[in-house]
Amino acid sequence: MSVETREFQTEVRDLLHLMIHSLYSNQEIFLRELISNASDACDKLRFEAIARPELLGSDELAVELSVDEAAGTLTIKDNGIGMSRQDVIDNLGTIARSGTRKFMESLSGDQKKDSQLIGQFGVGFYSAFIVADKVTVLTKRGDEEAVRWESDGQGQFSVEPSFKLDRGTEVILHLREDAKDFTHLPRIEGIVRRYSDHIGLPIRLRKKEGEVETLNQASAFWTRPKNELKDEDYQHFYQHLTHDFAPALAWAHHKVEGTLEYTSLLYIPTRAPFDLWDREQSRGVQLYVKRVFIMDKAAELLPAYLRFVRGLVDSADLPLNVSRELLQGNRTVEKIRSALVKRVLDMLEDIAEKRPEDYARFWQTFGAVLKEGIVEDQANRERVARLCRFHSSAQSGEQPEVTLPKYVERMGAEQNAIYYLTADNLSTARSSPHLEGFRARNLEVLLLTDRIDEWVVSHLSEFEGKKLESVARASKDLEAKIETPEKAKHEGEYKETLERAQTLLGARVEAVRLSSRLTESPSCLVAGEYAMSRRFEEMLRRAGEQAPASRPILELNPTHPLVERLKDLSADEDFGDLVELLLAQAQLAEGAQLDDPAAFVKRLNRLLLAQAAPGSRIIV
Ligand SMILES: Nc1ncnc2c1ncn2[C@@H]1O[C@H](COP(=O)(O)OP(=O)(O)OP(=O)(O)O)[C@@H](O)[C@H]1O
Repeated sequence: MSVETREFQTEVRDLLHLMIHSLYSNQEIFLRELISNASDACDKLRFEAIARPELLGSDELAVELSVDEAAGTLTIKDNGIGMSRQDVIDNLGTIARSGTRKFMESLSGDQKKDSQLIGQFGVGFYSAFIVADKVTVLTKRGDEEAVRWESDGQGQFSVEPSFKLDRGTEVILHLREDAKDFTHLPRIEGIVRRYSDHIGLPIRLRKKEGEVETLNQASAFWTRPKNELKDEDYQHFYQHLTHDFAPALAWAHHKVEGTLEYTSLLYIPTRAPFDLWDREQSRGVQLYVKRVFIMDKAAELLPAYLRFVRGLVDSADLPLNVSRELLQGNRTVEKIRSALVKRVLDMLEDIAEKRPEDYARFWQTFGAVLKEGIVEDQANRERVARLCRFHSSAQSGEQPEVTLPKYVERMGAEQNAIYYLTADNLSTARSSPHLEGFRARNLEVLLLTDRIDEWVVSHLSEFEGKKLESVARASKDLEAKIETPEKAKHEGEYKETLERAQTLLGARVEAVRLSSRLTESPSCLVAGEYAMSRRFEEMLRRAGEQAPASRPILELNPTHPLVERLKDLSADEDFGDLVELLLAQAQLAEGAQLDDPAAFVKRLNRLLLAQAAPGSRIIV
């Protein structure tokens, strides 16, 4: 087969354009990316050799860097898995990685930041064009014919059969004029030592006289003794592992020996990956068996609510040929997993205690994910609950700061439940009529505004022996706490009015009654004691799901002039308008949608006009 020329896929072309024209402020990252690819290729070969040991034979896997000053080239060579012709075409030109578009979309225009994004989005190979005006790849996979790929990064690349004696890949960079100093050996040495020291295979530099020097320690990072590793080393390894340029927030490195033998190195990132919200996506840590890389994102090793954790586990007990299926229900894996969960929670507790500001940032980024643990992880429910941060009626800042232990500590002797209110957002929550009675009596209410909160409270029925109670739900206990002595007096006065209103609203409400919780607003809706929460129903409805048609209780504030006015209205039409209005107001205040907004508007206008017209009765 002769030379074949192909077009780069559009997104790849855009990306290349960007590399070539704008990412020169942090040129040296290309070396890290290419060494990382070479090292991945060696890991892949080692993995294939588990089933077919003859592939590896007695080869020592390594990466070798060499320069040709006269030709102005730098070559990165590995004896890893290599690529077939189809691999080359797919991987280096025609199939854009899933991250490419997201990468292009997240560019900020700030070159430094943008270049840092490159690795994170899995577009590493193309970074070669930051320093090269032509890149040649010579590669051979197994028994297949060797392939030569070449491109100047301008829109096309060529592929042709070639000759190469041994398995693996060579990436030859024809350095641009302004990047010629990458043939300078001390420069290369410095970069490699800085970025690649923790890589588990030797990275060698071919010196002038043919001698070769190994630049790194070439032992898997996590196997090194903890006391030899500095914070900086952990951060470098984190970068290598995740391509995340922001430093990790914390890490935990453990070697476990005994009945179970494994090493774990877990990191908590500072910022969220772009697919954090996809529960199926970026989950789990890397799995190694006896230092051989087995798989990325081994979902079995961590529960979904800890999907922000990055890192690896190197087990001595699992078989080398372990597959994803085998991991499921495996006793060893289960034991490791529960130990990892404990370690992550330990880490988080430690940050929360010693670095509250960092914890606040962590919570802002990952809190809503961690909270899923209350639903998902029964065994650690209380620990996760302690790590949660909430808004509350006792706090006015934008950051949630209240913890359940703190709330319980502040509770008065007579308070026996933890009060909460769920709402779509903080401002709806803060101005909710349901809070009025609690505010007036200085009872703190947690304000829960994440979507997941409804599930959280349905799973966390109590904390430290205190029940969680919604302030938007009918409950004798709760109402007794806030009831005023005058309410009993009002009951008699309003008996007939309430009955009229009830008859008028019919099956739309469970009951109409006087409220203990209102001090300012005229009306609110509460859910029956055993009914589904109103917000949960509303969420189901918005999601297009069938919500059980439970009926709310309409509560009226007996001291509000509008409600007082009801008592005096004899004409059915006016009475009806006002009752409907009180019901609609209560719905609006909880952020719900009205069943018939146009009718509401009409009614409101009718009442406003009646008020404005000379000689008319004034309602408010
Ligand atoms: N030295 C190499 N040996 C074998 N295959 C390689 C080599 N370099 C690149 N590849 C192949 O090309 C693909 C694309 O590489 P690229 O660096 O762009 O992305 P990636 O390695 O998948 O992502 P990331 O850079 O984030 O690790 C790789 O997934 C791999 O299949």
